[in-house]
Amino acid sequence: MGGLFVAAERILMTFQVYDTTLRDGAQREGLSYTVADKLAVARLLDEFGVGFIEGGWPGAVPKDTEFFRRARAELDLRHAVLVAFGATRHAGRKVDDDPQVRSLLAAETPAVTLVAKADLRHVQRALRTSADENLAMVHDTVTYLVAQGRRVFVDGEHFFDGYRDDPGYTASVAQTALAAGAERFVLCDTNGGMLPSQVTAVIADLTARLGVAPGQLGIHTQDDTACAVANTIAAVEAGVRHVQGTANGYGERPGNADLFAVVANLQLKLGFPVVPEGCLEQMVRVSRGIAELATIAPDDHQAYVGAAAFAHKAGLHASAIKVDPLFYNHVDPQLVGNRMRILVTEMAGRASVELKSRELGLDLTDHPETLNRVTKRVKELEAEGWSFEAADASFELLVRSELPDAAPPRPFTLESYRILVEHREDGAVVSEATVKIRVRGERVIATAEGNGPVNALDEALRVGLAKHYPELRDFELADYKVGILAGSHGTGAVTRVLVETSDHTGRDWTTVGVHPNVVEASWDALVDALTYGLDRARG
Ligand SMILES: CC(=O)SCCNC(=O)CCNC(=O)[C@H](O)C(C)(C)COP(=O)(O)OP(=O)(O)OC[C@H]1O[C@@H](n2cnc3c(N)ncnc32)[C@H](O)[C@@H]1OP(=O)(O)O
Ligand SMILES: CC(=O)C(=O)O
Repeated sequence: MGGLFVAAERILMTFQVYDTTLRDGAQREGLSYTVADKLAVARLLDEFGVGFIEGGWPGAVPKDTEFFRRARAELDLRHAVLVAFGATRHAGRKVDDDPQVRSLLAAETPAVTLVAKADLRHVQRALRTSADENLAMVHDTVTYLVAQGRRVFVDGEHFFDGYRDDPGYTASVAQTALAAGAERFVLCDTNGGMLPSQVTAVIADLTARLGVAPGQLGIHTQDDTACAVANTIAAVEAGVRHVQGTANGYGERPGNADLFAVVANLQLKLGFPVVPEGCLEQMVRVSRGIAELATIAPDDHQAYVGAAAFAHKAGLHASAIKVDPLFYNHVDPQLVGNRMRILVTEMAGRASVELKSRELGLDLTDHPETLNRVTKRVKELEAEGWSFEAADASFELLVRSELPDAAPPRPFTLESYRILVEHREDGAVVSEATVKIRVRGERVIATAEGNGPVNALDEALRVGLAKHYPELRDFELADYKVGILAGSHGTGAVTRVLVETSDHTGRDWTTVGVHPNVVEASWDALVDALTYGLDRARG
């Protein structure tokens, strides 16, 4: 059989990175793109350098039909080939009479991927047709589309399950597709139940049985055993050179193989240059851009691209990282467009404080006493409920307060504040705050209303400071989070407040306050926010 399948060496050796974010990825629960979103996702994937973008199923999903129509006019892809996805012809129907196959041609893409049943049980019980008719459906559809000038890929649905049940029949589906002219036959772990050793064994058996080169095969995995990426890598190690996956692993059920992890592993661990030069560094940007379009919060803990993928909390890690960042990072984060971060918490040691301070622009090399004091203070404060890992600005103020002559001056001192809550006759509830402060030698009393006590306090403080610090106008309270921390060791509950502030340049910073009283906790966070922001604004 071997000679039948020997395609041009060049094509077989070319590594194909095939993205199905817009088709299989869109099968994720809760995800729904507009056509404009799909076009934007395709542009991002192209910037990441994938070789193929499967845009959807024209003729089945109206939005996908529209996507391909608009893509012709609006997409100018530099790296990727656009692919339309559909099924083999319907059982008992002539291929050129099949409206679904006609829709695939009407999409006018250079390539088409066909899903074909590869498990005899599905053929007989789901398609309710015969083994031979299924092979004829594969043969006819591939031959027809190739004759129409399309590059054709065939996704063998339930390939691994089918192979384990009836290897002879499942192999014959692959054989039929390749003999009919399919560029690659893609082994799909549709139910996502395989483990890497099983993938390896099936590929070795299949290639020996058919005499095909593994380079004629592709791999498509689902993540139901949390092995989708590992299974993809196992297939590549077995010789497969076409990998399918989706951005951030979006997909049906738990999802598909995360294409970012797959590409990074192939490129950085196995040495296959699978995306063009300069593209790997786009990974974080592309991942977050697609998450934004999908309206799915990015997973901070996603391998390679997550915000926490190179974040280090343990003091011992930091002490080795100080010597060499690669002691605790498996790769240089910049290779994938990410960055290392040091988190300072109760688990910090002096090295954590030193590295974090350096990240914030403060060199503590010559200040061992400051390092000792800050490390001790952080541990004490965290034991009381403070949390600095999300509040870099408060941490920076703490470090600077321990440095000789480097603490930013507090913009004011507090004499007192007072808050009233007024429930009015019409049902409205209004808060009113009065602050008495000293600003540059002047005593100021300011009052303001707000929709809540903290808002009123913030407004009153701004009114009081406006004359001396006009730049405060540019600061906005972007986010306000309150957490109640259960008391321990006989203490009552305390409240932790995190305040995120932003300015007109888009910069933002987070501060923290902790107190049994929520207003006082908020006050501490607000004062840090204004102090930090004003200090930055004044250079
Ligand atoms: C593993 C995967 O994820 S493959 C991708 C799956 N994606 C989708 O299903 C999303 C888009 N799907 C759709 O919009 C619809 O299911 C459609 C338009 C394709 C079909 O809709 P309907 O005609 O209403 O049929 P329905 O979905 O109930 O059944 C699918 C039909 O396709 C047939 N079919 C299923 N797989 C194949 C195949 N590989 N080759 C040929 N026909 C197939 C089934 O036998 C069934 O035909 P029948 O109606 O004669 O019994
Ligand atoms: C084709 C496909 O998405 C699958 O078999 O999982």
